[in-house]
Amino acid sequence: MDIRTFQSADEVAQEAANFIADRIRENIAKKDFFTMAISGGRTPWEMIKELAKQDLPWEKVFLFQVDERIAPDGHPDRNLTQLFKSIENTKLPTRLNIFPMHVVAEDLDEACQEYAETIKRVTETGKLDLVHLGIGTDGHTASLIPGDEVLAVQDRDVALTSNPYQGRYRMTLTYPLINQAEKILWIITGEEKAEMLSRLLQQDPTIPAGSIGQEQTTILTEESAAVAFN
Ligand SMILES: O=C1O[C@H](COP(=O)(O)O)[C@@H](O)[C@H](O)[C@H]1O
Repeated sequence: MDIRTFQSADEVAQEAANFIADRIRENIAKKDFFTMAISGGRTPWEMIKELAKQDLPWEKVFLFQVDERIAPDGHPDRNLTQLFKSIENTKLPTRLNIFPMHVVAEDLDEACQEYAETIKRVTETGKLDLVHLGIGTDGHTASLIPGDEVLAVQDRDVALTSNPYQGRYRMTLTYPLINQAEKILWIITGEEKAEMLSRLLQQDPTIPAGSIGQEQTTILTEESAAVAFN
């Protein structure tokens, strides 16, 4: 595992964008395409804005969602709505291949299965080149929520939470798919995340983030979140 600490959240976002851009160039040079999944919440959007400034062969980049709230298209609760906001007025909406989770489907179980099949088809191996993750103050990551049955899913790559979380059911990539990714990139900023960052590093099995593999992992964090291990 590689962990790097920066002075501010802006520096973390810039470094994360550079990290992803390097992986995009590397993979495109090797196999001519790149697949990644991006989390939602609060932290990814500055990183995405920085990434959008880079001159990259976006047509060869395939972007999936790590998780999504079950809510109507365009709703502010949706991670996809925030993603589109962060790339508006850039060349990405027309060039990047974006695969939204189909959370307005009538049959959501079927939508999960279809999303998993699309990931298999596009990646060719079933493994994403990069998964970006964040962590909540309760230790959740993606929509792998403390106490939810979705934590136990081992036979599906995409699943639904069994209960609403912060008012919404969620669709999420599950442990088997996340842990197979070639690279896992955590972005953890804010002093309120310090305790969970420390428990993540100890692979604390009582928080969902503690069961994410660490071998292929890079953590980018800021000083205020890193107090517990510095
Ligand atoms: O609910 C969510 O929260 C986590 C953590 O978000 P952060 O912005 O505080 O890092 C996020 O990773 C997940 O995708 C999102 O749905």
